[in-house]
Amino acid sequence: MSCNDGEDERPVTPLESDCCGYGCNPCIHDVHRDLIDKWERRRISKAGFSVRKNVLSLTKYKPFVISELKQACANCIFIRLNYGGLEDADTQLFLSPGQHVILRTSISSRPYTPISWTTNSLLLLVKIYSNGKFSKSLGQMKVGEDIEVRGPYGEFRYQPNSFEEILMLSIGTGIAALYPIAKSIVDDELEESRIHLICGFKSHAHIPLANELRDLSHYWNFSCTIKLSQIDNPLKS
Ligand SMILES: Cc1cc2nc3c(=O)[nH]c(=O)nc-3n(C[C@H](O)[C@H](O)[C@H](O)COP(=O)(O)OP(=O)(O)OC[C@H]3O[C@@H](n4cnc5c(N)ncnc54)[C@H](O)[C@@H]3O)c2cc1C
Repeated sequence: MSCNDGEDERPVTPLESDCCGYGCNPCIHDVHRDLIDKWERRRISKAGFSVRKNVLSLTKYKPFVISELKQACANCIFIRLNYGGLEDADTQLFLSPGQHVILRTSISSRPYTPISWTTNSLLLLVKIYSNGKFSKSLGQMKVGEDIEVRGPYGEFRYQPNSFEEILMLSIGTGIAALYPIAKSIVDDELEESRIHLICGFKSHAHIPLANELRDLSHYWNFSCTIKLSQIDNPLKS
């Protein structure tokens, strides 16, 4: 078993003021209750527990800085966030493919699923809604600006070689959750599972991970079908 939140001390109870009041799901108080349950169970069993220190915290927002912003397709951007706190040799960023984090700015907070990460950075694929409170404000941010991050959340854990065939279905930015899972499977030389991804987008111009999907398609165990709901207007492109 591993703990995502540092030392195995009793998880510190968040202050009332730690809740931002934006209605985050999970709220910091729900996360704390869950951590206490797990901590109590570990204390009782006192077995098989190993501690790993993560840059990310389930209960505290950590400082990150935008290091790169890039257009991903017609309505999506890539945002790379670098950890802006003090580097510690015992600490590094980790999460499981498909897990999400919560981003917070002065505007609000929202969950996003990193498509890839390093030991101190996260790469996110964000759809910009022209009338969306948070995503629109993210689209207006600049390299060097601060964003707070907490997580990672999501109980899904892929067990290697648990299926012969895996069918993945996504629409739009739903691919953000599936891409890292598919990538982790094809990168594992011991994997014998075959993946078929069927993903839907509005048009060619709205396919955000076209190069990445092409790269995955070179692996023996990955194939992909892309469905478009509209034909691009050749006069516009
Ligand atoms: C676990 C999880 C992971 C996610 N991962 C990603 C990801 O990797 N990438 C990504 O792009 N998104 C992701 N999302 C979605 C993301 O969290 C936001 O919901 C999304 O960015 C929209 O937020 P927003 O503030 O821009 O839009 P909002 O302001 O929340 O609005 C969203 C849409 O709803 C409409 N709307 C808002 N209020 C109303 C209303 N009262 N009546 C009618 N319509 C309304 C808006 O016009 C807009 O079209 C994820 C969500 C979850 C739950």
